Amino acid sequence: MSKQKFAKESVTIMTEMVLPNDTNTLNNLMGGRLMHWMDIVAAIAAQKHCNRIVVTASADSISFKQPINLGNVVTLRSQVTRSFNSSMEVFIEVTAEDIPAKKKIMTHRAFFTFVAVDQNGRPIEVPELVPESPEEKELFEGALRRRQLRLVLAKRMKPEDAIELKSIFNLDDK
Ligand SMILES: CCCCCCCCCCCCCCCC(=O)SCCNC(=O)CCNC(=O)[C@H](O)C(C)(C)COP(=O)(O)OP(=O)(O)OC[C@H]1O[C@@H](n2cnc3c(N)ncnc32)[C@H](O)[C@@H]1OP(=O)(O)O
Repeated sequence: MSKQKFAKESVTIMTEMVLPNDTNTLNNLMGGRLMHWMDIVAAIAAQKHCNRIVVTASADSISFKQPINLGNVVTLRSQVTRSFNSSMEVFIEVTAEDIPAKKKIMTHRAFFTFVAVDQNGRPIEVPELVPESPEEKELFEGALRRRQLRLVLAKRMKPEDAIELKSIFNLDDK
């Protein structure tokens, strides 16, 4: 890879307020709207890392444990966890805040993968990512296993080639 960049250089924070047009008939934030915001905040982090056009390649499982209510302030924080050849894994954390009630809860966490492309949509190399803090190092370490899992599920990698993934299940060939 041509260049190195620190993980913290990609940190992106986006704040939204849940308005009536964002909600379902129960006055809760619609999942699709949240996923749209997550895609944008994660794409900006990926762009900060590689200074290139990026496309969303995949979004890992997102579960909706708690509803986010009309009037809540939603903060989305994203950061690139690791880069590979042309792809970057981005971690997104979502918190919802009821400011008058002084209540703030973490509602969602997810990993998205973006690929840097040239003007013709062809994948291009991205800078290496350097983690510094203990949290960044932990995310960096886990990224290889998560990548192998998503590539196996997308039928882009043979399960037997997912060496790091197999090792956590003690499935190494004897
Ligand atoms: C400077 C600051 C400015 C800030 C201010 C700008 C603000 C800016 C805001 C923009 C906010 C909106 C941004 C939304 C972005 C979209 O929503 S884009 C629209 C949705 N996405 C698409 O249309 C993508 C469609 N797919 C594709 O074009 C191609 O499949 C891809 C992703 C380019 C991959 O192409 P390919 O020919 O399969 O290439 P291949 O060489 O096999 O694989 C390339 C890489 O993709 C990875 N990959 C492929 N499939 C997958 C998969 N399913 N899962 C994981 N990885 C995969 C491969 O592992 C490989 O990774 P590396 O080993 O190179 O690291």
